[in-house]
Amino acid sequence: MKQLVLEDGTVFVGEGFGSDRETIGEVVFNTGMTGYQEVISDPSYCGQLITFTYPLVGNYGINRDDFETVNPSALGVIVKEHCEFPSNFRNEETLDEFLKAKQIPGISGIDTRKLTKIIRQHGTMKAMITTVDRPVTEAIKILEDTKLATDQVKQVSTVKPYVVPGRGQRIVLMDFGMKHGILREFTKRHCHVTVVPYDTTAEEILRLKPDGVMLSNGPGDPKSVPEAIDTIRQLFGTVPIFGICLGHQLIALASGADTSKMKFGHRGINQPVKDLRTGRTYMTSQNHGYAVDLESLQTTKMDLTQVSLNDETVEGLLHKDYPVFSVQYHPESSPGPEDTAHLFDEFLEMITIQQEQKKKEDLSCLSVQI
Ligand SMILES: NC(=O)CC[C@H](N)C(=O)O
Repeated sequence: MKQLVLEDGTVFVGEGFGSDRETIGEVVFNTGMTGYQEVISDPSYCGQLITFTYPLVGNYGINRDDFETVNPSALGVIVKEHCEFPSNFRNEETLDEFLKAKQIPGISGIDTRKLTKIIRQHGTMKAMITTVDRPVTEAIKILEDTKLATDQVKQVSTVKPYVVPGRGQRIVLMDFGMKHGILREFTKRHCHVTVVPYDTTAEEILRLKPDGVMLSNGPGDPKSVPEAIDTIRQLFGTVPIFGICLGHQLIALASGADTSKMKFGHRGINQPVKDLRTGRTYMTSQNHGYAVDLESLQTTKMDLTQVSLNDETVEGLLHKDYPVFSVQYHPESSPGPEDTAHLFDEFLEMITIQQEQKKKEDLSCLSVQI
């Protein structure tokens, strides 16, 4: 027997799978009907307990291809039913075996529809997955006394820079908890990628002579990495920049806008987003609990380019003067629709245009000298 205890005193009793260790985190829900392996291994879930609203999880097992990081940092998996006998040609191990190996607790037999309704009404909150049967008041006290970590980016970012070599454009990728999917999109396009820690300075980045800088997704509150906000501000105007999710929020903060915590966030793979420039709607993959405040953009140099059709929150930004743009959703999908993968091509085109402009400027300087 295992229990899921919420901060508001609700107790769900279920069966345990995965690790038996007790964990406390922020309970959130993901509405994707597939892609549990990518979700569980997405570093942006660091410190969170993931509720899957789709009722059967684990039915195609765990494979060697779909990881978004080597060591997942989610703190728990909450499901209605987990499949013990997966069937798929790529299957390597069961979800239970995987969670045990990675020390992540799972709880099944939960009315995830009821749990999701509670989260939607109350907002995300602290919760505990435990095998210990203690009085509810005691469990609530423990939850109240537990301060959730705020250094998640530091926990999941690479400690040292490393290179994924290629012969194409040179990209510096700031790793705030990068999903492998982002790297996959650049290697597919033959880029030479240098992945650097979250606290790398602008000077160190520019010394690498990048053609473009990519700001990755990542866990937690964007305001908890002020050093990265400073770095990004210094990079504006020096090199083309593309930000995804946490990277998008950091670009907004660096430009003087504000972010705030949403009630229960967006986590799923069919989130509709409208591009205000073309009128086109895209289905997007999302996982975020914070959002850029719309009004706060007014005094900045950022133009609103895309909005969520579910709640009209900010989904895309473009700098008025510099080649800097960002999206709140995940164009790398993994998991989810690939409708917006063209953004990686647009970033590389932005870089090429920038390079051609610079060449022209250099040539005109030269002709003036002659
Ligand atoms: N996937 C992400 O990058 C998430 C960004 C941020 N941690 C949020 O929850 O809003």
